[in-house]
Order: sequence, then structure tokens, then C-alpha cells
Amino acid sequence: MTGGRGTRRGRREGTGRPSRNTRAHRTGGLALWSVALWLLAWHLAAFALGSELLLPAPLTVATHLVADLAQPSSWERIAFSLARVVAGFAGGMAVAAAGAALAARNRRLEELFAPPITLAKSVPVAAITVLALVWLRSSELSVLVVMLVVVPLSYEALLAGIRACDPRLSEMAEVFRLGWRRRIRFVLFPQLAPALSAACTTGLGMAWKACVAAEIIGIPMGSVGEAFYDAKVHFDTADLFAWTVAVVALSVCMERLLALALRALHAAALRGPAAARRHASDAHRGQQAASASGVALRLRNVSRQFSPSSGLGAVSFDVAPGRPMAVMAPSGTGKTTLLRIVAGLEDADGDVEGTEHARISMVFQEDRLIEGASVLANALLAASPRGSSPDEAIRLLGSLGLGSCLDQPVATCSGGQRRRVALARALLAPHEILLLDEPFAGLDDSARDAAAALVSEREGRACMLVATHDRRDAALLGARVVELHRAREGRP
Ligand SMILES: Nc1ncnc2c1ncn2[C@@H]1O[C@H](COP(=O)(O)OP(=O)(O)OP(=O)(O)O)[C@@H](O)[C@H]1O
Repeated sequence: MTGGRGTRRGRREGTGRPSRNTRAHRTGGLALWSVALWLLAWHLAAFALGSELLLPAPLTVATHLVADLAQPSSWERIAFSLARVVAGFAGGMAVAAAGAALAARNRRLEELFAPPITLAKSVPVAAITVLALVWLRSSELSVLVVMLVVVPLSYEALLAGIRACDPRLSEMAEVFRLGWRRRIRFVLFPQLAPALSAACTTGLGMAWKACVAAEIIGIPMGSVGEAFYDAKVHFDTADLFAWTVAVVALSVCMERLLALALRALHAAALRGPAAARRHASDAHRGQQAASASGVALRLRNVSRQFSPSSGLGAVSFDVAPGRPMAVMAPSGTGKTTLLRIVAGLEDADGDVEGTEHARISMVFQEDRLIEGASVLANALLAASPRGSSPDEAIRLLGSLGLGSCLDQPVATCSGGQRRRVALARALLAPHEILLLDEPFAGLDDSARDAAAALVSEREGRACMLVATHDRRDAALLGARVVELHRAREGRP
């Protein structure tokens, strides 16, 4: 069995202090020694120049900064500009997210958005600011300028992120009919998190730059930009540097806070249904996921031609509830294609009856798990809150030999463990039709026997269709066998 290996890996991942590499990664490479070295270089340069007007020393700047921050009016300035940065950033992110979601669905919309995005990317901040001054008061100006800087950056990062999402996970969500909350939380958000994080951090850094630049031009009263302007006209270079340091510190702090918040949100999202374990009731004990079925699956002349030499040849058979059917054929004959047709993921010629009102559950050819989520959260992903309880999931996972790694992220599980998680998810999802594509691939003999026994015991009333290369699987599940034939040109 492979459980031990996975558990050890899980312990490595799950506990202990972060490694040096992780810590360096989390600080974004801003190591203390490096900052100290650059401060020293600044100090030496200021000493060599010997002119406070041209380049004040770091200590002088620090003194000015402390003096500035001791005045309540400085905090009012910071609050004024911060509010505009936050408003522009939030508005920009919202516009970018909506635009990217629309553009990802429709190429025409992407083409429509391309010119304004290119324009917003290439027009200088100063030009936008001067133009915007024609329409807006200087106090509102920075919100618009920040938005115009944040939108193109975030739009492109988010669009690339959406495009990189795994369509196989979307199919999984479709087959299990996951509600929109679970889709966003488990399918979309974990995949988009890196793009979202990149968009947020670069967007926020640019937001401060754009806001201060707009304020230096528009000079709204009581803003950070006005402080910059005042320092400039009074040749107070030290004050200019002090405000620059304040803005950089604010920008970096906000960036870090946002990254932390996103990481926490990501972790919380993936904890998912497993958290419900604490509140599990025993009310559902012994209840089976498969509903009383009565559904019969009828296939008549079902075929799918992908090319003259590949696809599924015409096939007709019935699957009655409680009478499993195994489709067997050499590799490339169309077993997966047939299961995908029944699941509604593939168009086909011929008739498929019995799926219209039936709920379908499936073990896909690939595991299609939510990588960052735990074994238990994955198993419960498609379970109905009113159907399978966390207690039932824990018992089922225990029967499959996964009792010791319930909280382990599936990304750290072995191939055989992952296969059993995918099987548990399919068994716990409410269904009348169960489609199993090579369900025991990667399992050793004893794990295969145990898994097959569990499936037979639980699925007494479901319509079960299994694709396999192996006659033993059919025998273990007590399934009748239907042989498939390869599609031939001109003869489906
Ligand atoms: N979307 C597709 N576009 C083009 N050809 C496809 C597509 N899906 C499957 N095929 C082709 O159809 C044939 C049947 O594929 P399928 O995956 O259904 O076979 P299989 O019997 O499940 O094979 P295996 O046992 O290796 O998984 C293959 O030749 C495959 O290349």
C-alpha cells in the first residue's frame, strides 16, 4: 500500500516551520541584509556629495519623516490619498475582473476591449491626468487615474489566468452539477489565485505611483501629492525623500497585507466541507448516496467519429439498475468517449435515453481532484449537504484505506490514493447513473478488491457503466461485458 508514503509527505508539508526558501519566497526577496546594504550605499553617496539639497542622508530623511508623521495633518493627507488608492484599485479590479470574464467567454468581446486596454496601457499617467482634469475635480481625479492604470494590468493577468484554468475541472463541475458557490470556491478561485495575487500586487504598487503622480499634477488640497508639491517648491529635498519613503512603505505594507489576505482566503476556501466534520450529525448514518433508481440507461446506435480512423463505432445496449455493465475494448476504441457521451460531455450520433432526469456521477479517466484541498474535502466536493454526511465520507474513506490521510492535501497523495479519492467523491455524489472510467487504475490487488467490494455493496440500485481493459474488474463488480468496435471510415 502507498498510504504510508503519502502520510509522511503530508506531515512534511503540513507542519513545522517554513523553510528558508519558503521564508525568502514569502518576503518577495526583500532580505534585510540587502536593504541594509542599499541604505549604506545611499549614506556613502550622500556623504560623498556633501549636499543636503542634492541628496540628503538616510538619517536626515528619517528625522524629517518622524517630524512629518508627528503632525496630525500628515495622517490626514495619508488617509485622503489612501482612500483614493483603495477606491481606484477596487474599482479597477472589479472592472478588470468583469472584462476578463466576458473576454474569456467571447472572442469578439476580447477584440472589442483590446483598443481601450492598449490605450490605457500606453497613455502616460501625466497625459491622462491633464485630460481628466478637464472633466473632474482634482480631489476625484486620482481615483480615475488609478483605475486607468490598474485595469489593463489586472485585466491581462486575469484573462491569462482564466485561460489557463483546466477545462477538465470545469467538466467535472458540470457533471457533478456543482452549485455556483462550490464552483467559485473549489474550481475557479484556487486556479485563479496565482493570477489574482499577481494582479493585486502589481496593481496595488502601480496604484500608489499613479495616485501620487496624479495628485502632484492636480494638487488636491490635503493630499500626499500636495505635500510632494510643497516640498518641491520649497526646495526641501529631505521632505521630498521623506514623503517618498512614506509612500513606498505604505505601498509595500498594503501589498503584503493583500497577499496575506489572499493566501488566508485561499486556505479557508480549500478547507471546505471538511470543516463541517466538527458539526457532523449522525442523522445520516448508514444512508447511501445512490438514490432509489428505477432509471434504465438505453443506448441505440450511439457512435462518434472524430476522424476517418478514430472514434467510437455504433453501439447499442441497456443498463438496468443494479445490473452493472462493463465496456471492454483495446486502447483507443472509444470507451472513454462512450462514457463522456453518456455524461453529456460529447456530442454523438444515435440515441441515449435515461439521462434526461437522472443525476450522473463519474470517475473520470484522470482523477480531476482539487489539488490544494484535503482528501476529505475532495471526497465531499460533490456530496449533497442533505445526502452524505461528513461522518459517512470518513467511514467510506476509511474502508478505502484512506482513514489516516483525511486532512492531507491530495497534491501530496500517491497515484493510488488519488484514484480512491476520486472513487469516494463519485460514490458520495447523489446519482442514479454511475460512470466509472478505469476506476481501479493504479491500485494494487488488495486495494482493488476492497474498492470493488465497496462499490458493489453501495451501488446495488444504481445504473453502473464501467470502462475497463481488465476482465477482472468486470468480474469483481459482477458486471456483464459489452465489447466495443473501432469506428471505420463511412461505417460508424
Ligand atoms: N476530442 C477528441 N478529438 C479527436 N479525437 C479524439 C477525441 N477524443 C478521443 N479521440 C480519439 O478517439 C479514439 C477513442 O478514444 P478514447 O479515449 O475514447 O479511447 P479509449 O478506448 O478510452 O482508450 P484508452 O483505453 O486508451 O483510454 C482515439 O483514437 C482518440 O484519439
